[in-house]
Amino acid sequence: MRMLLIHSDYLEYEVKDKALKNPEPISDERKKDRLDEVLAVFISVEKVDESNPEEVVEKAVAEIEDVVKQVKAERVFVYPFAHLSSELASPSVALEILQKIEEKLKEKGYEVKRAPFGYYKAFKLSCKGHPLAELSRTIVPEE
Ligand SMILES: Nc1ncnc2c1ncn2[C@@H]1O[C@H](COS(=O)(=O)NC(=O)[C@@H](N)CO)[C@@H](O)[C@H]1O
Repeated sequence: MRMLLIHSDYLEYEVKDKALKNPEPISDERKKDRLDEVLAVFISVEKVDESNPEEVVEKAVAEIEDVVKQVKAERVFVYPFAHLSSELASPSVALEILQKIEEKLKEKGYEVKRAPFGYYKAFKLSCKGHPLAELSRTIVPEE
């Protein structure tokens, strides 16, 4: 799994077209959304993650929580992003992993949103620009 973490004044998106034949079904309110004072986490789920999704979810949540605490972010935006890797996991596994990451972060008490999966989306992001505002993480399951 590859993650790009951007501490932002805001992230907003608007769904455009389907990028997959069967994208995630979404309600009208999820067609456009925004969070302010947010840690935006762009995630590419990779083929290698399919061998142990549970472990990858756990490691991703731990990394995200670590950065949230370091930058003192108030909320998290989980954003499916297929452009951080050339070895993508299947859409079904990727969606499941992203949903689990969202779920676990909520269980820990964070305010979390997840951008819709399988759509082309317009988005606006305002990076804060401090030294820890742009970070990346690579997560792999143990052999
Ligand atoms: N492994 C993945 N990790 C994260 N997001 C993914 C993944 N696979 C698919 N997606 C989601 O599905 C959308 C389309 O995925 S894509 O790989 O970019 N494109 C396609 O699969 C098709 N357009 C054929 O190329 C992405 O924008 C993202 O929302």
